[in-house]
Amino acid sequence: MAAETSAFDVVIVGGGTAGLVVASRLSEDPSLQVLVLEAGLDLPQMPEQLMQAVLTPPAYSQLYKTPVDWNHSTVAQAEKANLGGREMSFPQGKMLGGSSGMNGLNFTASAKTVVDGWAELGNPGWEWPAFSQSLAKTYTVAKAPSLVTKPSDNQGPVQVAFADDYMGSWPKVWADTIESFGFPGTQDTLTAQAAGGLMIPDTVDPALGIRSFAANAYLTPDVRGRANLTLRTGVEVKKVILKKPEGGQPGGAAVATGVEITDPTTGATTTVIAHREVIVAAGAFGSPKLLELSGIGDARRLGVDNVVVDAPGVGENLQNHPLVTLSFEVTNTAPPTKDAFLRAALRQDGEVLGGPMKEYMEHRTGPFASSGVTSAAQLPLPGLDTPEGRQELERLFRTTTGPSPGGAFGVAHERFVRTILSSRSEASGYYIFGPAYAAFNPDGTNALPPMDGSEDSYITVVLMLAHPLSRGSVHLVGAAAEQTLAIDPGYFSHPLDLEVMARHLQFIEQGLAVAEPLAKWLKPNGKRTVGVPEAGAFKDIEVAKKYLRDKAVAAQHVTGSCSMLPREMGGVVDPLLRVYGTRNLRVCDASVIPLMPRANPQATVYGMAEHASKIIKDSLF
Ligand SMILES: Cc1cc2nc3c(=O)[nH]c(=O)nc-3n(C[C@H](O)[C@H](O)[C@H](O)COP(=O)(O)OP(=O)(O)OC[C@H]3O[C@@H](n4cnc5c(N)ncnc54)[C@H](O)[C@@H]3O)c2cc1C
Repeated sequence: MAAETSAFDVVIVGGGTAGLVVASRLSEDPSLQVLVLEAGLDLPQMPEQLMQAVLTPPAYSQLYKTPVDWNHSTVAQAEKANLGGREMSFPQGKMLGGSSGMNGLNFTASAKTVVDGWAELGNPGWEWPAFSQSLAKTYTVAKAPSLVTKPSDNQGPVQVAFADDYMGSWPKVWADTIESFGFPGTQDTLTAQAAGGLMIPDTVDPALGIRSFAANAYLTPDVRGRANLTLRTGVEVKKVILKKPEGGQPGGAAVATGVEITDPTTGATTTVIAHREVIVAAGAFGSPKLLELSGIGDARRLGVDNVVVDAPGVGENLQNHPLVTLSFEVTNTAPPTKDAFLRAALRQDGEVLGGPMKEYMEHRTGPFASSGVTSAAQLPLPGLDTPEGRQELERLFRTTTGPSPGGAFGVAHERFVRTILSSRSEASGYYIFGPAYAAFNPDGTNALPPMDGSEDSYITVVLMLAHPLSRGSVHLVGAAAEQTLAIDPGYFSHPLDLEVMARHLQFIEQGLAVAEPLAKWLKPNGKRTVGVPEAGAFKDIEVAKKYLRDKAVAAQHVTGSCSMLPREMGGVVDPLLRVYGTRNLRVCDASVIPLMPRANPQATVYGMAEHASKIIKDSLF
């Protein structure tokens, strides 16, 4: 690590997924002094148990509500969202590597239509052909069964591996069941853009059997050793220091001169100078928070005395996937599931876990070596292939209107989602399949499998609404001294979302679960998710909607809160990721993504940050 000074060319706030990509790429030029300020700790600074939980692929849920988690939660999702007043817990990584160090490891490439959608909103330079080149720079396929994909030519830092049991019994059952509906069953998620079944790899380095994430993939020992890169951890940035436009003239641009931090050892407030740029990469919650603390936000919210740049879009347009699960008990002759392993893990049963742990330590294989998720599907609105289905969709379009006023972005967003919903080759539902029980508590935390002494086995389908129209917000609230973050994802605030997701939920029960070969392994009148209505009840769409209101929780896929959009559409940053109204302040993380990725977003965030690095380099040199 380089010697620390208090003046740098570029100061990056947030050493997370995107922040470390940018730090690594910008510091390739030795003439540029780059500083990363990260609130959390680096791996070697963590207690051993946390470090192991970061690195061991399926152990990430042990990180929730620990010092490496910001441990956010939403405001009660009541009136707008119809989620029965529930508050939901929201983990976010607080460490060098950010959320890439605590996420579920699934690596799902972006959909072409979505990325092209960003460009069409008024962001030239972000079209799919250019973006996909940046995405390809982020990863290497380090292990892949030949049936799934060919090894990639690209040699990006993030190691991506398909687990050993890809072609096991249950993934095959899932693929064949999806195929029975006329879709391809086993596409490679890294190249497939069409609807159908998918094989999902993990961000795992198969040689070492550990998580590959921003802090070990982009910050290799060579990169960490660069004399022009300084990493400071345990430092929370309090604000970006902005020089107001000369004479306060309208249309003038504010200049970011540095940032204010609290010294972790002395507690004193100090300043770090940025000669050229400040890049905020503090995540979809942290970045809007920091902009508001710095005087960039809606003047009506911040107050005229505090505002430096009036930017009403800051903290708005927050998007996230609502998620629900449905588990089914399997027959006694079904292929083995992972329930026994998971129950043993909950009981800390050394006798059962000893074998898999030995296998992991000796060969880096087995259940400890991967996330456990291998199979998924992206599917269009069920029924769309029939005239009745298309008429039903037209009826839904006529009868479900979004919150008013929707604004220019609301109109464009609705047009985009309607195009997806009308297409048989695009997907509005994202399904993950797993051979084990999985459920969530009402606050979004993981629910235990039934621990009633029985050893029943299950499969689970996890459903996410791929393209929600509901948008929420994240803002600082309360008096200056005791401000807190109010996160309101606004789930189901657009009524079309509930209608679409309920139809996908119906399809799990009325379509997938009665289709072969899956159906033959499900126990007739077997147990299902605790609290789910009796089998067949989802035939009634109102029952499906009620189940979603009662049970849907949040995926951790937040985007959009500092959207890259034209300013008149509520945009916060331009296509070069510069904050409107400033000369040298950028945002670069999941918050700038204006239309959320179809599925798990980390690949898109890595790709976005690679793309941004090129843009920033081009403008600096
Ligand atoms: C529990 C969980 C599971 C997930 N599972 C998956 C998955 O399986 N697949 C997938 O594709 N995606 C998944 N995701 C989402 C994915 O990890 C994120 O979309 C992505 O990592 C976001 O990257 P980012 O750079 O925007 O933010 P982050 O990676 O969160 O980085 C932000 C960084 O900024 C730091 N920071 C914030 N404020 C300050 C401040 N004021 N001063 C200094 N530092 C600050 C934070 O500590 C953090 O390190 C998951 C996320 C979570 C939380």
